[in-house]
Amino acid sequence: MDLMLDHITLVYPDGESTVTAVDDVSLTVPAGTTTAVLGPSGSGKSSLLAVAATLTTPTSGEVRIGDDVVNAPADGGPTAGSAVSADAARLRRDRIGIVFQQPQLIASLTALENLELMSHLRGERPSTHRNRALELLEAVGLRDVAAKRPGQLSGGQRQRVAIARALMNHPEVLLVDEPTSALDHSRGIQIIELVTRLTRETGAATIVVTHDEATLDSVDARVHLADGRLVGAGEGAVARA
Ligand SMILES: Nc1ncnc2c1ncn2[C@@H]1O[C@H](COP(=O)(O)OP(=O)(O)OP(=O)(O)O)[C@@H](O)[C@H]1O
Repeated sequence: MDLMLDHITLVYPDGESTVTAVDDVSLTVPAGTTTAVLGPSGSGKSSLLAVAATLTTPTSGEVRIGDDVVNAPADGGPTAGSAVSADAARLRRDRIGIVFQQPQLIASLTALENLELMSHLRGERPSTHRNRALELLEAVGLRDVAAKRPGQLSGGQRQRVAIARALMNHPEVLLVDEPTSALDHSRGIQIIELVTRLTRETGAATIVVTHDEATLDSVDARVHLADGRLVGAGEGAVARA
């Protein structure tokens, strides 16, 4: 299903005044495609991603997956204000896959177990989805290191495990924050290519936040943020006024 950010504004309190981190951003990410969100430090990329991820409630506007409103202010509808609720936690687990800048793998578990843990969080036996986990490790080129722990993997390999893990629950939306910041240029390109390929294969609607435009040849669309606003529609982007 498509991901829609509809007139998202996010204002943080800042002492006596406020900071408008995201300023009336509207963006559609069609299912099966990847949109890169670019912009300088402080332009609002992480804030926009946090709203899309339902980790932060917007001050105004709403996030939809298909026709379902999944994040909106408290007066905005049945699931409104949900960023802090149990419903939001379930929604994130079931419909949204998130890859953080640091892979955040569990050090004492193998790559395979890190993926299987996602089943455990759904209340299922970790081994229930072993085939899915092995398939995903294969898809990210890491089938042969399934039994290794994160400390035995390179930074790029850890990032690939984190991407595979984010796809364990068949998310409709995949959100990836600065996946290449700890990697050299060619590994960065490989990670973005991996994300775009898996996005096409799984039909997820994907946003990748990055500083690094040089890695983005494989994405479907790119948009630029400046001071919280979208500037220019961006190549291939379905940005709306
Ligand atoms: N919790 C917060 N409280 C107050 N202001 C915040 C908060 N988080 C972010 N900001 C401000 O909101 C603006 C956007 O920040 P954000 O982190 O979203 O930008 P960014 O583009 O992701 O930056 P970077 O590339 O450095 O991670 C900045 O002015 C920042 O100082």
